[in-house]
Amino acid sequence: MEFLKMHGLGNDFVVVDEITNPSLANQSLPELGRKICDRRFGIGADGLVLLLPSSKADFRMRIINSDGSEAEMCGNAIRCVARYYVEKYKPTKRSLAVETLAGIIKPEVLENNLVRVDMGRPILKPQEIPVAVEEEPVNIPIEVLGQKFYFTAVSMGNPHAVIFVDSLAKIELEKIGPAIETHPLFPRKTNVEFVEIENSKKVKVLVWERGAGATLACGTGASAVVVAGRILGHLTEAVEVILPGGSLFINWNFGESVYMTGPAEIVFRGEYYL
Ligand SMILES: N[C@H](CCC[C@H](N)C(=O)O)C(=O)O
Repeated sequence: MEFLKMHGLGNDFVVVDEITNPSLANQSLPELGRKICDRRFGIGADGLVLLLPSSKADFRMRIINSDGSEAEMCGNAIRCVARYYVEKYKPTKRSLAVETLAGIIKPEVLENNLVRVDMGRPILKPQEIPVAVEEEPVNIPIEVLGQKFYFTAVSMGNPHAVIFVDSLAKIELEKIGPAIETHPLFPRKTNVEFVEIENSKKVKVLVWERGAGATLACGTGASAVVVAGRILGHLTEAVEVILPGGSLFINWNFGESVYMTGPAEIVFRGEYYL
């Protein structure tokens, strides 16, 4: 199986183009995802990303986390597959429509390996996120491992629990992350973002991803952070989200789509023996 190894700010993916020759049709994707993403016995990645034919978009993207679970959307991956698609198929336009489980997402490939993505509108209704609360899911208290946090839940097609803290230095991500990811309040589990505010235009974020653990960056997570930050009145329309792997630039106005701009890099091409 031919693949490309790509990443967005160090959130790395094995990208397989199934548009012309669907070689994985009869594979179990969860099992294949776990094997390919294993950093010792496989290629090693945060996720396996497939490009597939689509009847309602330029192509379809599927994202399998390293634990084998399938996610509705992935911000860093969609930048990667958009750049790949434009360089491989040389379409007349650099703005694409990509079918995902979160709906049609629209990336635009810019110069110098940057991609700007219309991420669609955030989902804020508890039952659609989903999060098991009746009220508006803003500043909801949650206690894990003897520590109390307040989260704001936002979906970008995939669920996020955004937690603003005074200092990221005190966050024990490997302990607290999984405890919130798998908390009963989240019927489909959740991604978790811890946020330290520098100012209304700049935040620092640590991410614990559903089905992938601590990653260097999360595009849907950065988007959810700015939505939550604006709802809480902490952030302006245009925000730099500083992640361990680098910065994503997010724009959001109430009632509109979230826009995310960031890099997409190709590291190597390879052949995996199924
Ligand atoms: N682990 C995530 C999917 C990948 C999201 C992240 N890598 C991004 O860039 O948005 C989930 O299960 O919702």
